[in-house]
Amino acid sequence: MTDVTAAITAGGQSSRYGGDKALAVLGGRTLLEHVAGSLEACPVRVLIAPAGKYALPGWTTVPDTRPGQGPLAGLEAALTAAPPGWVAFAGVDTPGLTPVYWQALAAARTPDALAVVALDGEDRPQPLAALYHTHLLPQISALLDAGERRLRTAAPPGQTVFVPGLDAAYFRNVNRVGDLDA
Ligand SMILES: Nc1nc2c(ncn2[C@@H]2O[C@H](COP(=O)(O)OP(=O)(O)OP(=O)(O)O)[C@@H](O)[C@H]2O)c(=O)[nH]1
Ligand SMILES: [Mg+2]
Repeated sequence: MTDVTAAITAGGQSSRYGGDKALAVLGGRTLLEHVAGSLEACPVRVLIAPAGKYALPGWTTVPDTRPGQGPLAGLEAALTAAPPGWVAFAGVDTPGLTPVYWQALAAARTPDALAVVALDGEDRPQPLAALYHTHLLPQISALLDAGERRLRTAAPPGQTVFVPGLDAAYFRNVNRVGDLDA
């Protein structure tokens, strides 16, 4: 993972959670710290968030290029801030991610790929815990300019490697308070 830049997108409103879910505590650590811990091996680590909102040692906070426009815009900010190459892109609300998860995605890269996306147990792509190449930046900006906001459009079908078979625990997603107990 030393050739991958870590990026956590943390510019959401947590409206379903009803409080900042990045700071929700699970097993003694915040959800943000859980995700950050999975990416500690990455030499460059960026947190897409408003300046001063979070203190995460070792991470550089970068503001959104298009505040409030969702995680696809967060990915644009991440790819803009990252050095050329691969970016491990995650939200704040997937505390089951681990270094092994990211290593599995990194190992699946091919020379022609621009994205690596895991499939969950029901074969659904998981674009919020995926690898994206900085070469995608122009097309992602074009999508946003055209009004697109769905993160799943970021991975181009012909240049995306899909990774099946990963443990369902990696995909645990916290959107509501009750999801913490699951
Ligand atoms: N940088 C950035 N990240 C975002 C933005 N909107 C959502 N996210 C992040 O995307 C991830 C998943 O988003 P959601 O689960 O929809 O989070 P949310 O929008 O905060 O929550 P809801 O308001 O309940 O939908 C979380 O890490 C959010 O912080 C945004 O506008 N900018
Ligand atoms: Mg949302």
